[in-house]
Amino acid sequence: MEQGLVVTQLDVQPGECVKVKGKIPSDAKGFSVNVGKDSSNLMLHFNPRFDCHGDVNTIVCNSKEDGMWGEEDRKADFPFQHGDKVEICISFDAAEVKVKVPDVEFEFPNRLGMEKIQYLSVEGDFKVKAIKFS
Ligand SMILES: C=CCO[C@@H]1O[C@H](CO)[C@@H](O[C@@H]2O[C@H](CO)[C@H](O)[C@H](OCc3cn(-c4n[nH]c(N)n4)nn3)[C@H]2O)[C@H](O)[C@H]1NC(C)=O
Repeated sequence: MEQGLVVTQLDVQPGECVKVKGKIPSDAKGFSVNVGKDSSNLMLHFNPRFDCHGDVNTIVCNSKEDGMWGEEDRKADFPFQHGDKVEICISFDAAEVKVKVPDVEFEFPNRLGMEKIQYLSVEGDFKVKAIKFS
């Protein structure tokens, strides 16, 4: 499986924002934006699925602790289309993670109680154009 973008050694604090800008290919099956401590300990796996893993036009969110997936959380909204240029902003506090995309905001609990984001990865069908930390 092709390796996506991976950024380590980050020190993103509560209230700060991880911004990922990119384009969704016209034939995208799915992509994920992952933030946390490392690839085995994720505060959030944000996984829009156009058609993969048995899901169609569904955002699946999850956490991962010591390599073990948590309970999935399927969102009602799916504000993505093939060919879209999107900007995804992720921020967090002690209680929850917020994912802002144009016109929609998603929340997910900070299940692991992480106090900083040290790791970012973008996997799957997403062409990263820029990342920004603010
Ligand atoms: C119905 C019985 C089995 O349940 C299924 O079990 C699958 C396997 O655990 C679930 O899919 C995983 O769901 C995880 C989140 O809970 C992750 O999305 C996991 O994919 C991880 C992944 C994909 N990729 C990746 N895709 N493309 C590239 N380059 N990398 N990187 N990491 C998916 O393979 C899938 O979401 C789950 N479906 C349901 C309805 O529960």
